[in-house]
Amino acid sequence: MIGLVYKSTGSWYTVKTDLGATYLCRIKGKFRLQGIRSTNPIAVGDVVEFELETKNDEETGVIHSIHDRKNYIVRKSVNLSKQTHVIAANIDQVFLLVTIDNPPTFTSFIDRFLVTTEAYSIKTVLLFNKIDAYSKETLDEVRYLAHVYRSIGYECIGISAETGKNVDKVKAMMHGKVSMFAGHSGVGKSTLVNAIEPGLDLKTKEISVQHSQGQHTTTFAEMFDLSFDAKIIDTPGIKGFGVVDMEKEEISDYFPEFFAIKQNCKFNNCLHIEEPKCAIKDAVDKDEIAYSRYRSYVSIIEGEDEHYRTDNYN
Ligand SMILES: Nc1nc2c(ncn2[C@@H]2O[C@H](COP(=O)(O)OP(=O)(O)OP(=O)(O)O)[C@@H](O)[C@H]2O)c(=O)[nH]1
Ligand SMILES: [Zn+2]
Repeated sequence: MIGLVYKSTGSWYTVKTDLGATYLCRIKGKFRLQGIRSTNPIAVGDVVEFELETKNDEETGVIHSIHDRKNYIVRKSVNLSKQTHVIAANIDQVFLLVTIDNPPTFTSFIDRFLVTTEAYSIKTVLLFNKIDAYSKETLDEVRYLAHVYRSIGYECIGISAETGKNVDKVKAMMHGKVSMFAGHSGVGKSTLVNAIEPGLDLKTKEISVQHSQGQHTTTFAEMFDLSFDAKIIDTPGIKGFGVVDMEKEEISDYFPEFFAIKQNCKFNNCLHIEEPKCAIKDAVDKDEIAYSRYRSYVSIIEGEDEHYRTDNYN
């Protein structure tokens, strides 16, 4: 049988088949996942093959294989083993909620987030929320940012989770897909999910990972079926997308608008910082690349804003 993993609680997995039957499954014996050093071989969103077995009148499943993932997101283990924990797999899209104020979302945060989702190969849509509450000047800022990110290729929608403005557009984009929602605390994730599917109570509330010593909180991602053929993966207590380990040389690969331009740099190993005849710096001077994007790029290269890695990903 083939099914989709909806929930994982350590040793047991909730797996649902195409026909909608749900089984509790476990993993048979030693189960290795090629190429991934992770503490958990199977995660929410995985497609698995399993066989049923009956013990004491109870029917459970035994997972014997896992289908290739199109993508997955990880979290570094808290311990020092450097092992990663796969939070979820096969995510079709992530909606990043952005607010201009209350709370502010800085472009440095947006850009770091996008670098991560680019590295993970996950499509990202920017939702500018709370447009009902903005002044004319703030709306201009939304328009400017939407213009910047659209010109790179990211879809942008101005929404109001509170009044319902453009929530239908978000729903239409979710149809037939597995989606996640991300953004700073207070941007309106719960309000939006509630507007999309009233009654679905996600635990999107942020729980600090830096819990006090000895205290052991374990939280698990979970997938939910919505009423209109859409799925949401909820990751309670996980600050979403930790930054992937990257070499300096590869960071520009995750700035899509740099791609065609950087071919014209004098040095093919140009980092676009101090090098002469750098096509990227020229493009910034000519406003062909947004200065805010270049500034984010430089700060990632220079390893600044380290706190974004731990504090601001949620
Ligand atoms: N004016 C306005 N307020 C909104 C909108 N969406 C959310 N809010 C308000 O913003 C506050 C935070 O919303 P939440 O939905 O709790 O935000 P969250 O992202 O889920 O926050 P965490 O659970 O802390 O991660 C609440 O007071 C909401 O009523 C909106 O579109 N317009
Ligand atoms: Zn260059």
